[in-house]
Parts: sequence; C-alpha cells; structure tokens
Amino acid sequence: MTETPETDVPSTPPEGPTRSGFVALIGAPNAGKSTLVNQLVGAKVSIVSHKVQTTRAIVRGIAIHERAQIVFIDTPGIFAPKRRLDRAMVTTAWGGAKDGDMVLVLIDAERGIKGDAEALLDSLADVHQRKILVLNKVDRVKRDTLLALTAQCHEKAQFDETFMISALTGSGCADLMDYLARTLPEGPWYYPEDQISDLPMRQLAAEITREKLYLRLHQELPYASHVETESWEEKKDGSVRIEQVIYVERDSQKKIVLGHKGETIKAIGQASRKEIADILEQKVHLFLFVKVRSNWGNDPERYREIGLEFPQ
Ligand SMILES: Nc1nc2c(ncn2[C@@H]2O[C@H](COP(=O)(O)OP(=O)(O)OP(=O)(O)O)[C@@H](O)[C@H]2O)c(=O)[nH]1
Repeated sequence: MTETPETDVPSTPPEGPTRSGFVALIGAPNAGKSTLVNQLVGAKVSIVSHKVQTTRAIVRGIAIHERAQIVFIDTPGIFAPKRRLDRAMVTTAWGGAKDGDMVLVLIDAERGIKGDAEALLDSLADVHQRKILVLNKVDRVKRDTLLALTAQCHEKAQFDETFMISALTGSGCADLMDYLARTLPEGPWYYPEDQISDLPMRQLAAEITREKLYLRLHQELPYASHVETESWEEKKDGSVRIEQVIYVERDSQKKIVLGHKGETIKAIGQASRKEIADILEQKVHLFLFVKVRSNWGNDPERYREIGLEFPQ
C-alpha cells in the first residue's frame, strides 16, 4: 500500500467492458455506514465503534465485483449540527454525497426514521444522483416492521431501488453489490486492483489508534481528542517506526489516557500496533505520546489535518 495511490497506474481488469464509479453512503450517525463499507470491501478501512460520529474525514473503500470497481465514499453521519466541529462534519458529508455517481441512503431499521434520519430523508430532494434506499440492521427487526418502514421512507423521498441488509452479518449484501456492479457507468477503473482504500496509510494508522482509544475509554473520554501520525520511517530491516500523538484538551484527560503507571496507553499501543502490522504485513514499532492542546476544536489547522473544511 502506498501513501499517494492516485499516482499508481491501474492494473488490467478482467476481459470485457469495465465499469467504475463512486458510491456515496449517507445516513444518520450510527446507521452502520462504516460497518457496511468494511463488509463490502472485505477489509477494515473505516473506523467502527459503538460511539457515534467517530468518522470525521471521508474515507473510501474500494471493492471489485464482477467487472466493476466500486469506490465507496463513507461520510460522517449527517445530523443537526451544533458545535463548529459538528458543522464541519455535516458539510463534508453532503459534499461527499454530491461527489458520488450514486447515493446509498442508509437507514437503521431498528431505530426507524425518527430524528436525524427523518431530517436526512427530507433533505434528499437536493441530491440529484440515483438514490438507493438501504435498510440496515434487518437482523434486529421483523419483516412487517421492515415493510412499513420502506413505505414510510418512500413517502418522504424518491428512491430508484430498495435493499434490506445486515451490514453486520452480510445478509443481502451480495444483491446490493450485484446491483451496483451492473448499474455503475461503463469506464476504466480508477485504482489499481489490489488497492482497498485511498486513505493515506499514516492517516489510516491514526484512525486505528483512535479506534483503540475509544474502545478502551469510551465511557471516560469525551469526543475532544484526536490522533495524528507525526513520523513514519521505513527501516532497512523491513520494519516501520511510527510515532503518533494523542491530543486531548485537558490535563485530566491526559491522565486518563496514560492510566495507572502508563498501563492504559500501553494497552492501546499494543492493540493498535498489532492491527497496523496486520494491514501492512510488516513489523511495526509504534510510539504513542499524549499532549494537551486546549481548544483544538476551534483551530483551522487541525481541521485541515483531518481532511475537513473549517466552517466560518
Ligand atoms: N445488529 C446490527 N448492528 C449493526 C449493523 N450494522 C452496524 N451495526 C452496529 O451499529 C453500530 C454503528 O455502526 P458504524 O458502522 O460505526 O456506524 P456509522 O454509520 O459509520 O457511524 P458514524 O461513523 O458515527 O456516522 C456499531 O455498533 C455496529 O456494530 C447490522 O447490520 N446489524
């Protein structure tokens, strides 16, 4: 995997006309967008956690199905924004939707369309791409509920197609992939065959550490923390040395991340190192540091680093 994949020349796809395109996923926070991208791409490219709004920047997963290359744009959850950081995430999400050849509107079938999902359906009139309704988490609901929910969604917005899936178990996902592969525009592939994400590796590595941080501390740590990869050094022996900084807003949060005698950060580092090494298929030396940077939520530079526009 390279750091600037766009410069690579795609390898030859199978015989016959090829198809390719960008498929944007939009949905309320926690609808399961990251889980679905990971399920369809078959590799972990986007952070998944129990905490909402973990996806801050757009990440893409790339799947090959039949003769089609399908590039998924996974957007942050769309919801009514209050804080500045929230506003940036929502702007980025809509931008992502409008970049797609097709838009998958993901609805959490268990939760229904109250609140954020309803607001999302109401604002779809502005999206002119082909819209596909995807009811997710069908493993949690009865068929009657699904049919009623489908009718409700179609009353609120126009969809070209409807799928009922479980991103978690994979149920219904093959039909969805068949449909995407058949209906994307004919054209050459955008990326080399073996590429699963265009998220630069150092950013992906930071996402992985951030996921471990949340999984371990989601009760105690507020959203106001993020991870940056500060250095990435390929060693002669084939290993890579990575340094990352976990930024928090207050000293009290730093203590939580470090844990008693540094036990917490050690465990986070071990889990993250293992996963990064699995993806890179090379030995990884990971060094984590914790720094306090107050008010980073209002600093334009931090927004650029995580791929968001700074809302004025
Ligand atoms: N039972 C069930 N749980 C699911 C399914 N898909 C996702 N989940 C769970 O729902 C939660 C949210 O999933 P994510 O994939 O992180 O959701 P997201 O839409 O990317 O969330 P944001 O990044 O916050 O916008 C996780 O706990 C998933 O395991 C599904 O099909 N069935």
